[in-house]
Amino acid sequence: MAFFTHHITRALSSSTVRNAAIKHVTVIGGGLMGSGIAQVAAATGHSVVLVDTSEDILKKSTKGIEGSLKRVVKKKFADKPEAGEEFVQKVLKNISTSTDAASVVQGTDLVVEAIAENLKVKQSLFSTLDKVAPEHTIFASNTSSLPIADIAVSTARLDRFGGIHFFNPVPMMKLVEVIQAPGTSQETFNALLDFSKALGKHPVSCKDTPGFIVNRLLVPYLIEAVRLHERGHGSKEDIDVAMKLGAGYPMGPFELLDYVGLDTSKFIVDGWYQMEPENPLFSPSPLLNKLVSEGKLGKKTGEGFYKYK
Ligand SMILES: C[C@H](O)CC(=O)SCCNC(=O)CCNC(=O)[C@H](O)C(C)(C)COP(=O)(O)OP(=O)(O)OC[C@H]1O[C@@H](n2cnc3c(N)ncnc32)[C@H](O)[C@@H]1OP(=O)(O)O
Ligand SMILES: NC(=O)c1ccc[n+]([C@@H]2O[C@H](COP(=O)([O-])OP(=O)(O)OC[C@H]3O[C@@H](n4cnc5c(N)ncnc54)[C@H](O)[C@@H]3O)[C@@H](O)[C@H]2O)c1
Repeated sequence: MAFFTHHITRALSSSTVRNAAIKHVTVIGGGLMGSGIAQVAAATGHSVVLVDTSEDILKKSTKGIEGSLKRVVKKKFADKPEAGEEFVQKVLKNISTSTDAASVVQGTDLVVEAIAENLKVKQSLFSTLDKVAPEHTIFASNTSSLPIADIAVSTARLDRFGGIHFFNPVPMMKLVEVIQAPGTSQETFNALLDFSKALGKHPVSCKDTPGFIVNRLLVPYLIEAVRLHERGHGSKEDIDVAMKLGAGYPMGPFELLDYVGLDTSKFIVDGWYQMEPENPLFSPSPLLNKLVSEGKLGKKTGEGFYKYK
């Protein structure tokens, strides 16, 4: 009986420790994804530090989070606007901001990285943080397309490094892909699954393969739509309408590319082209490249395939 009780107590306390472990979260990158991740983590009672490179960007992130929270409460607290406003303020109080990641990771249980889709930049960030973060801190990347193992090698905590891939817009999209790289311990993987559930998301397990599940299927479709248009086989508008009305997608491929960001989309395709240059699905698109070179990055800059101003 004592043995049984001991084991039950240990099992309970280890799961309590694991759940308690992810309470303080540092989100690096306050763009489209980082803002959304910070928002849902704060809304589910986590204390969050959101990090970006300048105060101006962080101000914009906070304003975006507030706007998104207001959209959420308009539905959730439709009959009780005061309770809705109280909720917005409570969630915002759970978020602080910083421009110095190294100085804020001291007390964090989980670092979620959502900076640009560039391997060297991600490696450099994690390598710096690895030297200052506590032993128990889990590192996770929200990368869309890069192998988690390639990012993790920049640290000495391969067992406490995994992938946590959210979808845009984070407050609305229920899915999270949790990635177990070869070095990721089962404990870390479980902690990331538990954390995703604590955010109210539905996690799926993914192997560490390029694009995991969703992007490996979605990105070739998006780029094929651009190529179809480049060949003169359909206007952007007709292709978008066709995929919405004919395939039931909530957005057409050009609308979705603008929503994701054309820079991010280009980073993904270019990276895969370098890995597999013989695969025609990954070959570069002149039109996508042209828009990115002109700074037309989609909805976030006011223009991409379409204009938003
Ligand atoms: C590339 C990466 O690695 C992976 C990815 O992320 S791939 C991209 C995955 N995402 C998708 O495929 C998104 C596809 N689009 C959609 O699902 C839907 O169009 C959508 C959920 C974004 C918006 O829904 P839709 O009905 O089309 O439009 P819209 O009328 O603007 O929104 C409906 C409601 O959703 C909610 N909503 C939408 N965006 C929101 C946000 N950012 N924050 C909070 N609430 C939001 C609001 O309640 C909104 O109502 P409101 O306008 O009165 O505030
Ligand atoms: N856009 C999407 O739909 C989507 C979906 C899932 C995953 N992702 C992935 O999430 C990551 C971020 O994408 P995003 O769309 O949010 O990009 P974004 O361009 O909207 O935001 C990136 C932010 O990171 C900041 N940043 C860059 N380097 C930094 C550094 N060293 N330290 C702190 N902040 C830094 C930038 O100032 C910017 O605000 C990428 O890896 C992307 O592939 C994107």
